[in-house]
Amino acid sequence: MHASVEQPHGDQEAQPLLVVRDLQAYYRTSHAGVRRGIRAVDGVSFTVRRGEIYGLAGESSSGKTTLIKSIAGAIKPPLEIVGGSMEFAFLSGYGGLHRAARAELERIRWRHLSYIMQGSMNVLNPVRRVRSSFVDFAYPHIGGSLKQFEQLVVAHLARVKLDPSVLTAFPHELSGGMRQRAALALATICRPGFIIADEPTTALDVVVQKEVLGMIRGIQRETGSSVLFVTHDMGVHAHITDRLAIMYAGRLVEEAATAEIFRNPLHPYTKNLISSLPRIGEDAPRAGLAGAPPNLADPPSGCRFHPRCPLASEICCREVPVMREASSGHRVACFAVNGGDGA
Ligand SMILES: Nc1ncnc2c1ncn2[C@@H]1O[C@H](COP(=O)(O)OP(=O)(O)OP(=O)(O)O)[C@@H](O)[C@H]1O
Repeated sequence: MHASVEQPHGDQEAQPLLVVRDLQAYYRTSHAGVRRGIRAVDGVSFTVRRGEIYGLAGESSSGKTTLIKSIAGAIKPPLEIVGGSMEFAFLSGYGGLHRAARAELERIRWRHLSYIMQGSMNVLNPVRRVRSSFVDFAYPHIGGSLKQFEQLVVAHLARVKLDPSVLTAFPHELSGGMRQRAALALATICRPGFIIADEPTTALDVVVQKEVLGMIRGIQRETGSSVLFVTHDMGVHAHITDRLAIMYAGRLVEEAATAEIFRNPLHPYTKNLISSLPRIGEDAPRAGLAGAPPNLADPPSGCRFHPRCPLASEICCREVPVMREASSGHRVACFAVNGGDGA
């Protein structure tokens, strides 16, 4: 197969940066001779536009990590891509990074696609000084003399309010917030078109979290990158994302502009997520949803939310609701909202 790495230009500006179509990613496991498929991502479709922060929310085990592993091409057994495609504007023709050759991936990573993860130790090599991570990952893409490169790194570190001295430090010598800012600088120095942010501020205290979110937003605006921002924390989504998708048990149930989701949630699951957020001045915790998320090795028939849904009717047990536009730019997969057969 032949694919090409493309630079955004001219009429490509209007194109989406990532189109995910009907993605199915399953874990194939075998226990005591019994083979099972855990349907962690099952029929997910969405588009990330150029220059937006697209949020993905959902409780633990809803499939968020599996979805970003699939998009990043980080597929290892027992995870398998069973169906669908993930098309990046900068790599056309493959249907997913998992199909790209190693050399192609090396050219793409950091330059076109980078990551900010929870606990930046994953990215910053713990046994080498911070400078080495910049030289290893970013220098091959930026080139020039090492002196010029270091000047660029120092200028970029200043954007995230870090002193050049962090370059000579080992990651463990930095505070959690400093490490996460160094990881942010590393992820953005090559001005990649696409950044995957996976719970990047979850381990930080509230003040540092706000500061790092502000920096992510500031650099993203400056570089025009698209960000896929994954967290279970709805407060963080409210703070930083432009559009937001809600995931439940391996499927998307709702997607809209973030402000619209908070103002006018339509899916019963989203309504519950939002109504259970703590409000300023309230002492008592709000009631959560009864029941537990389903076992994805044997998910419920029809709508996977139906066993917990206050609005469930007979059709919800039988048929899978598809994502439909309820109003402009607001998609929801629910028979109670879309009516009848979900059409
Ligand atoms: N290596 C694995 N082998 C088998 N099943 C797995 C594996 N990793 C994840 N799963 C299962 O896949 C489903 C989705 O998990 P995933 O980690 O993608 O969810 P998540 O939304 O990212 O959760 P969290 O927020 O807790 O990380 C879960 O049922 C989980 O148990």
